Amino acid sequence: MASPKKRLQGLVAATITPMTEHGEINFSVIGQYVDYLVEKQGVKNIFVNGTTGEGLSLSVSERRQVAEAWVTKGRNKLDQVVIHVGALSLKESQELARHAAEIGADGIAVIAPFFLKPWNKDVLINFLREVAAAAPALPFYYYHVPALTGVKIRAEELLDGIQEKIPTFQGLKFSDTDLLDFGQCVDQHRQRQFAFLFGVDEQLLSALVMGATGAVGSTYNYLGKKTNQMLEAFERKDFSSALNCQFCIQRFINFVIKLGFGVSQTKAIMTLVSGIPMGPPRLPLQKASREFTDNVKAKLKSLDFLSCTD
Ligand SMILES: CC(=O)N[C@@H]([C@@H](O)[C@H](O)[C@H](O)CO)[C@@H](O)CC(=O)C(=O)O
Repeated sequence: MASPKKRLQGLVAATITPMTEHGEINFSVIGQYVDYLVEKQGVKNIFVNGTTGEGLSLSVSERRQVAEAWVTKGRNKLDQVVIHVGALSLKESQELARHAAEIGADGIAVIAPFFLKPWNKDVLINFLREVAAAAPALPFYYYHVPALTGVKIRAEELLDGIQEKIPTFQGLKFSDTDLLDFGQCVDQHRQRQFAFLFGVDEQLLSALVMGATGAVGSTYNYLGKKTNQMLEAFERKDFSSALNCQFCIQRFINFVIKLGFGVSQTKAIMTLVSGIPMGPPRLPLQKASREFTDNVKAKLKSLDFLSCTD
C-alpha cells in the first residue's frame, strides 16, 4: 500500500529539464532551480519528467538521472516530488517506477501509452496496474492528457472502481478542459482522500470551484506566486480577488498562446523570468524564436506581477 502521506495539494510545478546549448541535460542548475521555486514562487511540490520536462524525449538513463537530481536537490526543501514514469514500453515504465521508489520520490504518475493505444478502460487499467505494482509503496497518479496521448477514455470512467484494481491510486492529474468530466471525478470520489490536480493553468479558478485540490502546470514555474495569491483569495472566499488574479494570469497566457506557446516557449519564458538558463528544447521541438523572446520580454516588463532579468 502507498504510505498514507499528506495529500498532495496546492501548486505543483511541472519542471522544465534544463539543457545546455549542445542539448545535454544541465544538471548544474537544478539546485538553483529548486531554491527559485521555493523562495521566489512559493512552490514546494514538483512534477518531474512530464510534458514540460520533455520526459518522453529523454532516454531512460537520462530520466533516471533527472529524477535523482530533483529528489537529491529538493531534499529538506520541497514537500513532494512526483516522478512521471509513463512510457510506451511497460518494462521501461516499471523500471522507472522502481527507480523512483529507490531514490525516495513521493509519488509516480503515468500517462496512457499513446502509440499502440489501450482501446478501452480495462486495457488502460491493466497497463497502469502493472506499472503501479512495480512501486507498491508509492502513491500513484494517473496523468490524463487526452489531447497529447490521443487516448480519449474519460477520466470519470477510468476512476470508477480504480482503487480496487490499483490500491496505490492516490489521484488524478487532469490536463484537459472538460470540466464536466473533471467535476464528475470529484463528485463521485469526494469521500476518498484522492488528489484532484488540475492541469490547465489558465482555467484553474473554474476547476477550484469544481473541487480541485491542487494544480500541476508549466506556468507555476514562473507564475507560482501570482497563482498562490489566487488560491489564498479562493480559500478565504474572496472570489473577486481570485478572479482578478485569474484574469491577470489569463492575460499573460493568452498573449503567449497567440504568439505560439509550448514547451520551447516555456523554457524561454522561465529563462527570462528566473534568470536561470533553461537552454533549448530537444528535437523535434525547436528553440523559441528571437521574436517570441523579445515580445515576451516587453510584455513581462509591462506587467507588475513578474520581474524580468536581462
Ligand atoms: C499541455 C500542457 O503542456 N499543459 C500544461 C499546462 O501547464 C499548460 O502549459 C498551461 O495550462 C498553459 O496552456 C501542463 O498541464 C503540463 C504538465 O503539467 C506537465 O508538464 O506534465
